[in-house]
Amino acid sequence: MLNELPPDLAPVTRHLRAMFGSRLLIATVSHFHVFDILQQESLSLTEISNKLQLAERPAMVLFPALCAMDLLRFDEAGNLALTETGRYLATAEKSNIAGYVGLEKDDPGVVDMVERLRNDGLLEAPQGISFVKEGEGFSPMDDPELARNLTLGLAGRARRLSPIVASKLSKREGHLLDVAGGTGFYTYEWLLNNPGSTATILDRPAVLNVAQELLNEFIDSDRPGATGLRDRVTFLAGDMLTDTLPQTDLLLAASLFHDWPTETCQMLANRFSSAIRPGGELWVHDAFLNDALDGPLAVTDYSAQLFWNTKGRCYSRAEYRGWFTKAGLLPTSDTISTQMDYGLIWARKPL
Ligand SMILES: C[S@@+](CC[C@H](N)C(=O)[O-])C[C@H]1O[C@@H](n2cnc3c(N)ncnc32)[C@H](O)[C@@H]1O
Repeated sequence: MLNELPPDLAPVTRHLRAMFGSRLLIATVSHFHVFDILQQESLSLTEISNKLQLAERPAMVLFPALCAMDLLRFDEAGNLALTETGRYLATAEKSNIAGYVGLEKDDPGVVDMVERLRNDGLLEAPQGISFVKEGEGFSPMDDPELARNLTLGLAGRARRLSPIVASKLSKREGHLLDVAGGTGFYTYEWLLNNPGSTATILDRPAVLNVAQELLNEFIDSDRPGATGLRDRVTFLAGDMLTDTLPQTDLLLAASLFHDWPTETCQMLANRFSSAIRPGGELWVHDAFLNDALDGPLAVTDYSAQLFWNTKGRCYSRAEYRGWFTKAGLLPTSDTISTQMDYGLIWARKPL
């Protein structure tokens, strides 16, 4: 167990991700004119998405963000309506500040965000998409230099969060499968807390080269029990979307689902469920939208960042639990916070 938690660096990650939320706001006011449309009449999420010709993913990024900013709200009928503050972004309102917001409308980040919202992401991605390996196309996760940079970019976050996550995961003897495990830090910390257990880290080969180096550093760190880790960790190079997954007692999906669209998330939940032994557990460490899809702001900003960089977005706990249930798992109602606006949820495989 951790005796004392290190300071939460959420103020840093919130400012980092706010840039993407700002782009959404300016795009909405000055390019999509959402406030003018909703000033006429409140509309359901589907109706406004259809009117703007937005696909499901951009709509599920944009509208929760505008609710979190307290500019839109879901009314009693479940339709999106302007809030008291949001009224002043409609041009029909005499003292509106839509023009003031619009001074930034030609900012390259805003213009790019508008395009991505319209096209549900990049129209073409010859350089591949960060953190994503799907099919035969080029993936940065299979390029030695790009995979190293991206994996090391996540190392600081994983180093800080992994001791907290490991202290909250179940303690048990058995096997942990850390799917898309990246640096492997979540596994290393969990194994220190569970000396009778073993683990497999599944990821792309170029990522696992970096993870192996980080394990060597971890072992050399003089942490009690660290030397025994080498014999307890297996590195498994593979494709989680297509390869048969090894059977396990615990499966960890850390910052994994948020890189993928909804259909892939359901497919992954099904695959993970098949890999978990009866009585085993699926744990998800991620940042979750409110089930009402109206915030929190830190997560809607993060969702905008993920929309920009990956094939995914942030999802609500209700969305995750829906996938788990369809995959034959029993979701628990636990919601456990870690740091930097992340948390844990988990589900059990029936005996
Ligand atoms: C956002 S990172 C998360 C890494 C780690 N779980 C963490 O929280 O630090 C996503 C990981 O998914 C891996 N990944 C992407 N597509 C994959 C695939 N098809 N099969 C296996 N791993 C994949 C990437 O290589 C990357 O390491």
